[in-house]
Amino acid sequence: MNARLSLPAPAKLNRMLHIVGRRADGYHELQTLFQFLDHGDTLAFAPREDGIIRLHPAMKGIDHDANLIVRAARLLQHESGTTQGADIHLDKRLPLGGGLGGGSSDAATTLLALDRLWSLSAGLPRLAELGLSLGADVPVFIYGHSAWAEGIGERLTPVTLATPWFVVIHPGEEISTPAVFGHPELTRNTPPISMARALRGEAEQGRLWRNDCEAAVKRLSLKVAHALDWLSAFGPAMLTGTGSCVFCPLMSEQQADRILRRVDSHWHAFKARGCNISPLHDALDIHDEMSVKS
Ligand SMILES: C[C@](O)(CO)[C@H](O)COP(=O)(O)OP(=O)(O)OC[C@H]1O[C@@H](n2ccc(N)nc2=O)[C@H](O)[C@@H]1O
Ligand SMILES: Nc1ncnc2c1ncn2[C@@H]1O[C@H](COP(=O)(O)OP(=O)(O)OP(=O)(O)O)[C@@H](O)[C@H]1O
Repeated sequence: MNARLSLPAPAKLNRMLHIVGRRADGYHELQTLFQFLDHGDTLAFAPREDGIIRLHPAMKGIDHDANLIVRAARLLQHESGTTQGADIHLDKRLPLGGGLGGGSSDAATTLLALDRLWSLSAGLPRLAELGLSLGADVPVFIYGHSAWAEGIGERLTPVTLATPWFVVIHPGEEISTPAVFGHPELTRNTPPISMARALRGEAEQGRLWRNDCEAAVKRLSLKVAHALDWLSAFGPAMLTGTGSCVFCPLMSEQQADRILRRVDSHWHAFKARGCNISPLHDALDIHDEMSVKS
């Protein structure tokens, strides 16, 4: 393919995640801190004159038309009325159902890339609004800044977090987000806290920053429970999103390397650096537009 624009679709971590309630439509109200990693998928885009959206290679187990990349592209076509199409190449590195937001990040990269390639200039707030209809995590990838998020993840306030190295382990299991949110033992009534308190990392039940999904996910998956136990020996290991990936912040890259050398060969693990500006925004040279969100 004659690729015209090659862009990253980074992973995210939920550095903490509280479930503070449930909306009338069944969706859970969250408070979470999002941070990006300098590790993720890569997408390449080339415009087509015939309006066709073509994604390759195909992703195993996901129909072409159901892929969030194709859905994002078609949504933008529909909303803008453009007659242009695109060839999209996906280099998939992020595990599915891993809590790293891979599908949402692919969708956000597609919206920003095609907005540029098709010369639409829709603006970040409009793209985030479109993205939200595809998934709760898409807006934070559109705005591209570490953020405190409330609601179902769409009410975002940019924040600056420390940027440690991380080891991330995928314990070889896909966790279904609906299964976690439907679990009878899920904590759904954590009292809301202020953003300032969350940023101070105030101890909650003796632990700094926790994920309310953890207990339910450990029930659903012994593999996740084992990975969490193992990684906890090296620092404050946590689950991201609804799992299945677990991560541990570290002081240095060398420390991450030492842990990676000891990781069970059955697990897929990687190291990455946390970042406050998404690698996607760095690549597109977008600066500080989060403050203009509606
Ligand atoms: C947990 C997070 O990863 C935090 O970053 C996200 O909020 C998950 O968002 P997501 O993957 O985009 O989730 P979706 O695919 O939209 O939701 C799948 C299903 O999980 C449940 N769900 C999801 C998000 C949410 N805040 N409350 C829910 O109850 C709903 O039943 C929904 O139908
Ligand atoms: N391009 C895509 N990449 C990944 N998943 C996709 C894609 N398109 C559709 N999907 C579907 O979306 C589901 C969720 O994918 P994703 O990788 O975002 O999960 P996740 O990392 O658990 O995200 P979250 O943190 O939002 O729960 C997948 O299980 C898959 O069925």
